[in-house]
Parts: sequence; structure tokens; C-alpha cells
Amino acid sequence: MTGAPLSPEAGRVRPEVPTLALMRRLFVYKPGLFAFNVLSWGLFHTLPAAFSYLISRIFAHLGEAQGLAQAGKNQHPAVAAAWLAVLLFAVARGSNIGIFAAAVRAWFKLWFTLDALLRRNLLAWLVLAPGSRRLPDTPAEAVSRFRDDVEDVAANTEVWVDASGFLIYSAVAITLMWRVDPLITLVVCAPLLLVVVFVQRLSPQIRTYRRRMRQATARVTDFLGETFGAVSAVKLSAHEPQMVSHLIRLGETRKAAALKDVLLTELIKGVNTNMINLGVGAVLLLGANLILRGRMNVGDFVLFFALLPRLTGSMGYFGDMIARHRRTGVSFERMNRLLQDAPLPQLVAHHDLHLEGEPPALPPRAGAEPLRTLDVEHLSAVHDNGRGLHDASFSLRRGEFVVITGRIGSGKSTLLRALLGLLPASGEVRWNGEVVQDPASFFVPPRSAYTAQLPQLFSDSLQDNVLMGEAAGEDVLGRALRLAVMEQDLRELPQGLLTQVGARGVKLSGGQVQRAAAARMLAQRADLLVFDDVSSALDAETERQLWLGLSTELPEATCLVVSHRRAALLRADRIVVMEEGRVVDQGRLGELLARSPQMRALWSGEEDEVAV
Ligand SMILES: Nc1ncnc2c1ncn2[C@@H]1O[C@H](COP(=O)(O)OP(=O)(O)OP(=O)(O)O)[C@@H](O)[C@H]1O
Repeated sequence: MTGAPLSPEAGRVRPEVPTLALMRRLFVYKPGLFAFNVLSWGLFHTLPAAFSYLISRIFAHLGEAQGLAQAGKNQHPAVAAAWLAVLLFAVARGSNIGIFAAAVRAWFKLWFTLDALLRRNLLAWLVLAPGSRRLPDTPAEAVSRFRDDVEDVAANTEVWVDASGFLIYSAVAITLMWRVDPLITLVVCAPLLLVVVFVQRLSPQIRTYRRRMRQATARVTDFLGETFGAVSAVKLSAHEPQMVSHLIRLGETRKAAALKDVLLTELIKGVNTNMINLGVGAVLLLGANLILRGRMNVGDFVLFFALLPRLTGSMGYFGDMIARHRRTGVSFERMNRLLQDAPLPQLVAHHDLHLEGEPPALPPRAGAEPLRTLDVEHLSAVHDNGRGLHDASFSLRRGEFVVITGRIGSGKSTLLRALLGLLPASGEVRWNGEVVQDPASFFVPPRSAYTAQLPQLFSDSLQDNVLMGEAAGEDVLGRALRLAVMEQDLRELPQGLLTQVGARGVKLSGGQVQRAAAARMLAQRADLLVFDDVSSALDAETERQLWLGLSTELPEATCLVVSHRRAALLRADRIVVMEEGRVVDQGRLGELLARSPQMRALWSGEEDEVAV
């Protein structure tokens, strides 16, 4: 960790996302699979040009046979040619069904692979990247980005996979039609340009409506999540009517945003589809006129008719391609916001996914140099409102019990979080004299373990919450629970260690949650134990037992503890006193009581605002 800012603030303006370059990078993730998709779908979309040609030949030969019969000539060669065309048509049709089966399989594989790659990259950056990661928006927004935006991008691959087929088909169809009648071909192709211009002009709206729809959806999800989490607070304050009307307002906003997005999508589709009808009408009018004047035979007329739907469909496809490209840009932009300070290509970086077979074993936990000294120098972490931590310095030696104390809001939690890399910070932290470059990944077991002020438990058994997948023995588990003063609670829980706790299990009290989290920390057997204000949910006697147990059973443990309780202050080798985000004094309890008015106020509990 150096004096420079550790991680930039979220939400800064980012350059426009280069959608095309990002899509290209995705395609070359599995070049063989992508090439197979392009080839198989290319063939699948191009072969209908051959069907149309063969159908036109069947009709042309039948027309020829009829003419020969009327003239009293031998019609057999024309009939044989018609049968040959029928046979070729059947073969081509049959092959196309086989190609379709292979292409669909390859497409799903490509789609889900790219889907998984994007999600893996998002998750890896949030969880593993250097520096601390805070979600830039709400968890519901993040879920929507993981789910909907990833899906939009991966599904957009379809457009590119189909492109070559539609292009070749269009080129072949236009050439065949041009050879028969350039004027009708031009009339049929003109809408293509119109569609492209139409969709291009709508591009800003496409992006805006998609963005607004996604945001409005996330707001509804957020509000529902918050309401479920605060049901009792809502009931107690009799706020149900206000909550319902707010939900209705959010729902209305979402409805309007979704309606605009869907309407625009359907409008584009509608315009595209109607091009087919316009094309058919043009061919009917112009073609029938030419047949009447004897300037076009039935075979050529059928050729036009057979090629037309797919050709105009391709035109619609190109319009849709532009619209989807714009929406994909929005999805990239939204996912990119989730990555915050990540380099842009991180989103589409290539990594092994292990989608088939056994997942690889996790690497063993890295050994760490045992703590001898920890030095914090000029550590600052300022929140958006200008409050937080300013220029804090203190040291800690192996086996010490250091208490950080101060009034409510004096910056104690910010100090711990900045030290552990959970907040963007500047300053220097040294572990055994070595500068810590990335505290977020450094301060983890076996070096350090942490209990937050408001810890979270998973919906799982108490045992699994404490061990977190670690294969620790009963002695480790038993000692962690004993040290965390949980034995009495265990006896009262319906299934003891196997009791399901968390959001979907038994509701534990705040103090029980905090002690379960402390047990989780103690089961990690880390060198440095960091407690953030366990006093906030423990009574004085339980907290006293906690510190007493630690000093008798783990006398070698190094503890950094936020507390204002006498039990902790009496046990402290050193106390760091904070006020208004700054360290104002530090030393042993006796010294501080003698010279620090803040310490005396905290000790005597005379200050009204002392954290309780
Ligand atoms: N995420 C945040 N955004 C903005 N301000 C914050 C944030 N977190 C904390 N603060 C502010 O920073 C100051 C220090 O907060 P901090 O939580 O570090 O204090 P504390 O001493 O731990 O308080 P307490 O004893 O209540 O836990 C407070 O004024 C608080 O309102």
C-alpha cells in the first residue's frame, strides 16, 4: 500500500464502450466453435437460394414441357430435367435439416460458453481483483447486470453468426434476380436502404429506452428487497399505505419505460416485416405485367417469388442487427460500470471455464510470514461527504491487544476498513516492515481475520457458517465457539450446531449473530484478529468473557479491537483514541486517563454520545 490513492472512486465518467472490439474479442475465445457456427449457419441460410433456384427450374422445365406438348414435340427431356431438379431440391432440403441440427447444437454451446465467460469475468473482478470492490449501485442493479445484460451480449452473438449466411444469400439472390430483371430487383432492394437509415436514426432512442427500462426494473427490485428486509419497521411505523403508493409509482415508471422499449423494438420489427409485403406487392405488379407482355417466363417469376421472402427478411435482419448492436453497447456499458476501475478488456478477457468435467481443485491456502509488527502511517479514507479518516498512524506488535476507542462517528470503523483494504484509502501499511501493496487481498486468513460491526450470516447451518467450508476438526470448532461465548446459545438452539440460521433459518439475536461471526473469525486461526465494535450487540458481561477467554486461551493472539467497554480498555496493551476522524492520542490506559480529557470522558461514560 503506497501514498497514492488505492482505488479510484466509483462512478467516474468512462469513455464510450467499443462494442465491436469487445464482441470481436468474445468471438475469438473459441475460434473453432465460432468458425463452425459461422460456417454451418452460413450454409443453412444460403442453401435456400439453391432451393429457390431449383424450384424455378422445375417450373421452367414444366412450362417448357407444356409448350413442347402443345407444339406436338417430344416433351420427355424437359420432364426429365424437371424430375432432376425435384431430386436435387429434395437432396438440398434433406442436407439442410442435417446442417440445422448440427448448427443449433453448436450455437447453444457458443451462447452458453460466452454467457459463462462474461459472468466469470464480472465475478472474478468483483471478488478477486486487487483493491477493495464496492458495488457502484444496489445489489439488485448488480443482479440485473449479471443476468439481463450478460444475456443480451451473449445472445447478440447470434446476429454475427447469422450475418455471413444472410449476406451470401442476399448477394446470390440479388445476382439471380438482377440477371432476370434489374428494374424489379432495384425496386425490391430499395427498402433495404430505408430500413438501415430508419434504424440508424432511431439509435439514440434505442439506447436511451433500453437504459431507462433496465434502471426502472432495478428500482422496483431494490424497493421490494428493502421492504422485505424492513417489514417490522414498516408495520411499527404504520407506513404500509405510503409504501404501497411508492411501489405503485415505481411500477408505473417501470411500465412506461418497458412499454417504450418494447414498442420501439416492435416498431422496428414491424417495419422490417412489412418490407416483405411491399416487396411481394412490387414483384406481383411488375412481374405480372412482364409475363403478360411475354417478357418473363413462369420459371423466372417463381424464382423472384421464392427468393423474395428470405431476401426481404434479410433486409429486416440487417435493420435488427443495428438495433441489437446499440442495445449490446448499453449492456456493455452497464456491465462495465460494475467493474468500475477495471481495464475495459477485463470484461471479455479469456480464461478457462471448466464447463465440462470436474472443476479444478482450489489452490492450497498460501503460507504467510507470521506477524511481528504492523505499522500504519498517515492512513486516510475520506467518504463522499468529506467525513471519515484523516492521517491516522499507529503500530502493533505480535501478541498485543490494541483498542481503538472514541465517540460515535469518530472514524473507528473507517480506520479498520481502510486498513483492511475494504475502502479506497491512501497512506502506508507495513507488515513486518514490508509495504502492503494490496491490503484487500493481503489481510485475509491466515494473516488476518475480521468481524464486522454488522456481520452477515449465510442461510446455512451454524456449523457451516463458522467453518465456511474449512475442514477443521471438532477441537477447532469447539474452541472457536467457546471463545466466542456461544456455548450457552448452542444448548438453546433446536438442533445445536446443525440449526439452520441466516435469512432462511432461525432468527438469531444481534448479539448471537455477532458472536457467531466472531466464532467464524476465530476458527480461521489467523495471526491478526480484528474486531469492529462487538460491544454494539453484546452486553458488558459477555464482552468481558470474550476478552478474558482470548487472553487465557490465546495469549499469543494479536488483536485490534474497536471498543469503548472497560473490559477491553483494561485488557489493552495500548489504546488509540480517535476524535473527528483523527487519532488524537495513544498509550496505556493509565497514561491516557492522566492526560487525555477524551479518554477520561469515555472511561467514565459521562459523554452522552459515547457509543452504547
Ligand atoms: N459510507 C459512508 N459514506 C459517507 N459517510 C460515511 C460512510 N461511512 C461512515 N461515514 C461517516 O464517517 C464518519 C466516521 O464513521 P465511522 O463509522 O468510521 O465511525 P465510528 O467511530 O466507527 O462510529 P460508530 O461508533 O457509530 O460505529 C461518520 O461521520 C459517518 O457518518
